[in-house]
Amino acid sequence: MSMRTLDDLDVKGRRVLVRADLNVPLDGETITDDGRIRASVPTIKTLVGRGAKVVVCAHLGRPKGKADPKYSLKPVATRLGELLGQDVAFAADVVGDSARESVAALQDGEVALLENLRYEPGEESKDDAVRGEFAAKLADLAELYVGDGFGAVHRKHASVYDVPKLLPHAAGGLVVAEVEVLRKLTEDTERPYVVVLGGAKVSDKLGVIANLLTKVDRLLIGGGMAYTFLKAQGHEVGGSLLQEDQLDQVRGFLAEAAQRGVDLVLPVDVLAAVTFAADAEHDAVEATAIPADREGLDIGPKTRELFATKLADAKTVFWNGPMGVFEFDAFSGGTRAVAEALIASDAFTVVGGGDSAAAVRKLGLPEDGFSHISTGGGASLEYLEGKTLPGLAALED
Ligand SMILES: Nc1ncnc2c1ncn2[C@@H]1O[C@H](COP(=O)(O)OP(=O)(O)O)[C@@H](O)[C@H]1O
Ligand SMILES: O=C(OP(=O)(O)O)[C@H](O)COP(=O)(O)O
Repeated sequence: MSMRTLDDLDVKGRRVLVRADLNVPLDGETITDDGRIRASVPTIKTLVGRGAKVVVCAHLGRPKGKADPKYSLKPVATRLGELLGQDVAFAADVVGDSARESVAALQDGEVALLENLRYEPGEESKDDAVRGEFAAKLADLAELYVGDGFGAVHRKHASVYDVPKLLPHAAGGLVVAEVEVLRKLTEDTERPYVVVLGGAKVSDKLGVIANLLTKVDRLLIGGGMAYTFLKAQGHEVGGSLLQEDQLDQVRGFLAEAAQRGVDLVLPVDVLAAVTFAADAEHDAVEATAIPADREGLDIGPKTRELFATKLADAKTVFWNGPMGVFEFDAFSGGTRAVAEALIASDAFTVVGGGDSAAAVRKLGLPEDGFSHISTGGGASLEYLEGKTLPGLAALED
């Protein structure tokens, strides 16, 4: 794979559109983890240093094609400015008057951030023509394009896939660095190779399992992913996160794992809470006996031990998705246990995903205890599947 890099672009005095992944967790307007903003800084700084007019674009959450102040990137513009040590002009729209005016006012070495790309229906449209029309408006704002939003390279979205077809382009430093590390996981993988999956984007991430079963020795499933498996085995999961329409698919994974000899490990106990709240009353119960009026918000103590045992002799580990609702202290123990097992191991360990990386930091665990912390969860998983990712393919052309 060969991608042009920043060194291949002559950016001085030119408007450069940078697609970053600034999808950070927010509590109201407060950024609770700025890891992805920090990860985006080096590329932006390089462009600033080389005298470019830098136009940053990104998404936040899933506003589904409509402006929604809850998902505004405004707080991110402020934080990005603090990290860069210079003002970041914030455009109140994506390709409208505010965006055009903010871009036109940029001097060499200055930075503007556009409002959330996903306010525009064209960004995520499945219709090539609709996406193309929006991409043309975005491309109109700049003369060059830099793809640096690794966490979104698995999305066939206008800003990721279509714009680089319209402008001279290069990969930013973050994308180059992420691909370099993840490639190590796909070539001469040392075994046992263990993947740990959790989190809440269940329907997205169930999709990668069929392919992972052909590559891994063990697959540990926790977090919100686990309940669809438990239900598929015929167990009650109460109000736990569930992907009802994928139960048949999951039964297929269970059969395939058995047939291939892949050790597919599910929770044996969970913390079952009466409601989804930080102070919810809860008990550790057998995973096969979740009361109908409870929901599973973390893996239980026996599962933490089981997962640690399954990780102890691993030589390669990829982990995406928290084991529970780590944002609530009472339900962060499972995530901590898996993180600590990775830190204790001498395997090549990669953690991927916005929330997984945020969890490591929130729990006060040493980031250098892992071989790599990736900004992308879904993106890393699809890369590990061996898939061609739209955002990387577009940068190669
Ligand atoms: N059992 C559970 N029930 C509900 N949500 C869960 C559960 N376990 C984990 N989560 C949630 O999953 C979210 C992260 O999922 P996801 O976005 O898939 O991870 P990442 O960003 O690391 O890829 C967190 O906000 C966490 O609270
Ligand atoms: O948070 C992200 O992915 P991740 O949760 O898989 O790490 C990326 O910003 C992509 O977001 P999306 O999954 O809403 O397309």
